[in-house]
Amino acid sequence: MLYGKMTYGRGHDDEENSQFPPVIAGGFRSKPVSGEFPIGSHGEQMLASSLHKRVHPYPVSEPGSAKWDETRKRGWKEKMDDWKMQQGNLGPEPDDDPDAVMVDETRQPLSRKVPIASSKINPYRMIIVARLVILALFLRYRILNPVHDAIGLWLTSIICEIWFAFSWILDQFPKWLPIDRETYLDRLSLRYEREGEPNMLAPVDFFVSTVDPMKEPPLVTANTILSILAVDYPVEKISCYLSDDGASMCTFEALSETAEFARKWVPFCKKFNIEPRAPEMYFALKVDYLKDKVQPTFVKERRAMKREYEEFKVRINAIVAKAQKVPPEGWIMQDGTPWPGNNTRDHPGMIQVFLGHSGGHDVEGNELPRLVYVSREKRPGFAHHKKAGAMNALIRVSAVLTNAPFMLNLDCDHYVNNSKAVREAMCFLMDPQTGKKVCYVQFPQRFDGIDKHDRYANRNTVFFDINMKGLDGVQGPVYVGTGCVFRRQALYGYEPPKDPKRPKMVSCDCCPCFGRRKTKESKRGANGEATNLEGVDDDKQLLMSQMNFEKRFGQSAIFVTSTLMEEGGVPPSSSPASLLKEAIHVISCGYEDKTDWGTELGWIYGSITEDILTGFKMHCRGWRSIYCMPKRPAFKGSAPINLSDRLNQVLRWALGSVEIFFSRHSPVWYGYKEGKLKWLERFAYVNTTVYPFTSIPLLAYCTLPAICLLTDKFIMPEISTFASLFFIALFISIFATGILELRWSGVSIEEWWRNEQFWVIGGISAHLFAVVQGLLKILAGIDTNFTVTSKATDDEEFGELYAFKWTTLLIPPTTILIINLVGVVAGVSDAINNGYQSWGPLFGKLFFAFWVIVHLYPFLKGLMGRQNRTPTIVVIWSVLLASIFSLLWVRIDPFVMKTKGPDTKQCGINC
Ligand SMILES: O=c1ccn([C@@H]2O[C@H](COP(=O)(O)OP(=O)(O)O[C@H]3O[C@H](CO)[C@@H](O)[C@H](O)[C@H]3O)[C@@H](O)[C@H]2O)c(=O)[nH]1
Ligand SMILES: [Mn+2]
Repeated sequence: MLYGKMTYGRGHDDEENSQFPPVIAGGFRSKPVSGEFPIGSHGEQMLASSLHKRVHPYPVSEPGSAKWDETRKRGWKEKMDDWKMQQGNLGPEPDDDPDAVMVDETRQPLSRKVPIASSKINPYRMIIVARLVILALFLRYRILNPVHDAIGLWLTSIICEIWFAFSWILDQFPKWLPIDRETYLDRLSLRYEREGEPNMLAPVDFFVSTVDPMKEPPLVTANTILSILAVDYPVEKISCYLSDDGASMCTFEALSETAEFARKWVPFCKKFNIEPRAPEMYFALKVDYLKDKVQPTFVKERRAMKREYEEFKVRINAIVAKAQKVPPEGWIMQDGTPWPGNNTRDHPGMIQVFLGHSGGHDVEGNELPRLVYVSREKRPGFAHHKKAGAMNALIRVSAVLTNAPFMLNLDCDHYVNNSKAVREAMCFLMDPQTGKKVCYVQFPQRFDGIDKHDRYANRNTVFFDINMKGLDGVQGPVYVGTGCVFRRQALYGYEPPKDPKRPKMVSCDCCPCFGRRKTKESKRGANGEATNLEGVDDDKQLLMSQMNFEKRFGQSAIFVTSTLMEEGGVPPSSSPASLLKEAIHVISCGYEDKTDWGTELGWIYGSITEDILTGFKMHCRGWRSIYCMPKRPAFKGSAPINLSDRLNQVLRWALGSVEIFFSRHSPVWYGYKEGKLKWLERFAYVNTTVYPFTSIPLLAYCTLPAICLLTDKFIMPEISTFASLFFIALFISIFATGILELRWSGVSIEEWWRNEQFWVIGGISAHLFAVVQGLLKILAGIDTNFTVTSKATDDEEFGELYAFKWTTLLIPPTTILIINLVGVVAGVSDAINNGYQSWGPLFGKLFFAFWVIVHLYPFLKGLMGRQNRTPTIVVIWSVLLASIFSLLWVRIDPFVMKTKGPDTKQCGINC
């Protein structure tokens, strides 16, 4: 560590930067693209003019925005309308005066909460309460009725049952108040896109992350980028940043091709208003040319575009094919200079801007959104914090170059499926009444290409359609890492404004007036703590706050200044060249040293599920988030559909949760002081961090039926008719909550059942490994720091998890499956030998064993389906473990019998 810091300290970085041009010069392609400019006069000009365009950012002081000052005055009016909306009356409609309709429409709320019908929600709540009571009675009965000849089994089982009850409570209660929402895109447009006035919609910076072009094919990323460039939003308000953590020339060249193809693709999308705007998915659709009146040229142009896309694909594939074998001297760009990212772990920061205002326009001469390639600096010895680090680098680069007040974050495989998605989010974020308190708008993750029966619950609908809707009724959904629109100020660690109804009346048209803003900001402080500087004279105050800001945000004055522009925008005075230089500075790997990045600001470090932590931090500060589910899914991604990839993904999530659980930011103990996290929201966060621990009782519980069958013991004593009522009631209440939950959420029973199954499968494999690995990190971390660090620095998309664990993950479920099958055989043959009287007690145990086997069934299928690929070692280990285990019990069995008395029981297996 020390070595790294000494060698590549800040001083050295500067040298490094002067060695490599801050911007990758164009011209490495034989065919120059107009959007790709060499640094120099043309490039400067391009950036300059396009940046100047954005000096008047969103609604501050534009001519039309006088309405912002007005908002306060007409607050009562909106409240009235709100109230009317809630009465189910969709606003006033005096059809005698069309102008009046217009005016009223612009004042209507942009969205509405749609409560779930009480006929659906009330029975659901009643059953939850009933289940709680029944559970208490059940546990009381279980505790008061020990099994004397099998105390161990009984004790294990009730400990498990108590834990399950506890985790059920954590999972259930945040779903007490689920809500739906409705947006009004037409009102958004009426309010912010008035004819004859400048468009007042807020600019949005898109962030896309990619790391490994072999695992994340450039064609997939290209489709994502194309779908972003074609969104239905004013082009000059859109910028797209691609973070390439792999520093791969392949990704870079593919992006350059993508920018070129976008010039044809984007106008095509907009002309025919097609969906989705990712070409691969679009051309995979069957089009009914007779449906709706399509323009006469459509068929012809579609066919031509399809051919263009195919040619584009060929070019991308050629780039990928070329990238398979690294030449010994490393990659050389087409201008003959070596690619700066040849060493992926030791390279300077790289930025290239494509398209944009004075870059290449589309084939019809219209402007295209700006597209920026970013690869942050990497040096050995620096922790770069995987995706969270990449996102924080993008926050800063985008702040320097475009500084949109909102940003939309997508994984490279998640394309825009609904071109109006950004508008949907703006219905919440730009709502003059409540918008200012919203830190982000999360969209559900939806997926393409999942098998029909969704064998491994990849769709996660139970989470996305039940849990997240529940949280939306509390303090908002958790952030899930993709498909989320953030308010930039919320990521800067600020608290939400106290009074949401008062519009900010700050105007900041030009850079030099920052002093005024600083005075204002310093009173709030980046953590929201009131630093009362009323008496201090302005200059001193400015200086103090500046120092404060630099400590917080790092040493870039331009970046720090940009954070003060609540409505976004870039100062007009600075030259584009200096901005690009600054952009390179803010992605240097030492930039975050001794700042609040990753601890208080931006994406939060410390867990491989950075998403949960990042959202949690904001909720603790009192922000609320919004769950937005447009009818046409906003974004769609891909999911791992094979068993081991899926288990590895679940392992990573669970390990991330365990990391959070043991960290400073554990929801169990963090954030009480502020008192701004609602307690049900905290429940949900605690649930997301403790669920991996459920794997331990789950493993025990899945082993119990086998043990019971092999030893002829049971976890409960002979049961009376009265006591059996507890069981039946519990069973019914569990079933009923499930059914009623499906009823209000619209999730299908199959999806629910898949989720149950995968809960067991993931639980006894991935979650279990996550707990063990997490504990190892915590406990052994101190002694073997070096080893842990060197593994962690290799973060090729969490490579260490992918490569090493995939075989071992399969062992516990396979073992459990086999011992339960053996148990069933043993139990049945035992009963056959002993005659009919032993069938009664056997029934309970068999039922219990079947419960396990049925849950593991998809796992068994996965194992069978991949028989040729199931490594022999897994089979051998599982058979070995299972037989050792069974033998052990068979051995112990006679010993146990002796103590029991004269009842000489035959062993079912080998006697
Ligand atoms: O060093 C890294 C590692 C990963 N990534 C990116 O992170 C994203 C997520 O990786 P993926 O392997 O697709 O993980 P998933 O499990 O599918 O992702 C879910 O879970 C992650 C948390 O574990 C979140 O970060 C993701 O947004 C969320 O979609 C991808 O875009 C990667 O390119 C980086 O940018 N840098
Ligand atoms: Mn993914």
